Amino acid sequence: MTILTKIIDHKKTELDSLRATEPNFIATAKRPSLYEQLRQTTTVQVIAEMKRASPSKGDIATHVEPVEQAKTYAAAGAACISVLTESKFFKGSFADLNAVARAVDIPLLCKDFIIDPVQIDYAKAAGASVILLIVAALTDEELASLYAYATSLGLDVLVEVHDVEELARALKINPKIVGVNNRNLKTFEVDLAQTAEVAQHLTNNDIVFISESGIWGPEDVEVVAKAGARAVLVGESLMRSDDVVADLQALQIPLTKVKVCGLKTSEHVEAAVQAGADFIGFVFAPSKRRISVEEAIELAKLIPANVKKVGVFVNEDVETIRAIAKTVPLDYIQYHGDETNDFIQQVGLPALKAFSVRDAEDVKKAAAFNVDYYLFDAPGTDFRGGSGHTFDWSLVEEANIPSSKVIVAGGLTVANVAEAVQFVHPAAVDVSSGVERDGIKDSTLIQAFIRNAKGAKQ
Ligand SMILES: O=P(O)(O)OC[C@@H](O)[C@@H](O)c1c[nH]c2ccccc12
Repeated sequence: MTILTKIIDHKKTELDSLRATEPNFIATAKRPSLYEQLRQTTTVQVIAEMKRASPSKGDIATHVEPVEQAKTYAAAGAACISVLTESKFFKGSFADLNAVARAVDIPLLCKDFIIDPVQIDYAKAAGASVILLIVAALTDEELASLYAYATSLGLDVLVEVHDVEELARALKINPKIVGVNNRNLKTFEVDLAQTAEVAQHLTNNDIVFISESGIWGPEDVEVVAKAGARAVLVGESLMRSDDVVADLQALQIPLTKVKVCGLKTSEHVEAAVQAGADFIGFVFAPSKRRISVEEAIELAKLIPANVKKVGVFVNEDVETIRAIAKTVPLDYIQYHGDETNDFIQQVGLPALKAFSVRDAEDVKKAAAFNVDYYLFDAPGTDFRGGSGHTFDWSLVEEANIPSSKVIVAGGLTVANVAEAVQFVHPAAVDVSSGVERDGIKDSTLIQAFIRNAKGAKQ
């Protein structure tokens, strides 16, 4: 008998007593949606788990106090806290869940082997906003009906699969959040490659995709982020950690950033911020996307500090650049003309330098500059005309610039941005005409572009 069967058999013996008593917990306030939170992320997010013990590892950290641990997780930036409520094999309880629910207000996952609606009632009453449904533990019919029941109560559902066959079963219920458990619940074998294997078959960008189990450090996160995971579910390594805050923060590695350029209206600025843009570009050079300093000042007020404001200039003079940067205010200057490195150093502000790429000689010009980001663009794009063409991405390599400083621009669209990310592995991608319809920015396209860029396998 596999361990999963053993756990499920034991679960069945507990259902009667759950049904016999009404759940009796202290109610807690509504939590933000995990799904929406994960869709807007700029770093890989962490679902941090309270896990005292497990059938594969035995006791992990029986002394850890759930409320203190949960508060530490939340303070370190966890997107969600997972509390194991299974008692016999994992030494958890609904009481743990409710205690944590009362202490933190972020999304909360009830981690259990759910086979019956009564468990969902308990999870909800104890304060969970997300439940786990394990495909391996359920028939198609059970999965569909438990999913429907949980969503009818307003809960998010993490649908857990281990392999491609289970994914095919999961997709039938149109899940919004899918987790790939790197641990095989039948053999306990853990293999991070499972995430990439399953990810290849996950093509719907509306699904948020999480990698679960066996994550010990940022190198592991990198492996699964490259496969497209937006979040990781981590238990044991955080439970055993001597420095939970530092270890949890180290897991939150950055995802491909997105710069949306040439925004002129509050509607589009808000759409970009909402969708998770990392940079917003204002064009101060002659262009149909040019805005006045006064307009930029107003738009800047809508942009939170974590989203960086970039001013785009072409052969402007030092004093004008400095003055505009100060009044808007701008976080970065993008030099899109024939500025020299000396000129950029003279301005002395955080900088992006754009290079129009026709051939290897063009990218090699980057070596003469010392800037924060090197933006490689197709000739004749953006305010210089909008060719809509991409350049030969294979040339970027010849620039010999660390990928953490590379931005790819030029002809990127909802349809090709994922390919650009996979090919170049840039720090960021830049888009302007690619999110316009008939020359005007389109909020739906902005959203789709950002989702595809961040969801792309690096
Ligand atoms: O402790 P780890 O290897 O970081 O794993 C955490 C979490 O993924 C794991 O506890 C888990 C994933 N799916 C489950 C289903 C039931 C019980 C436990 C789990």
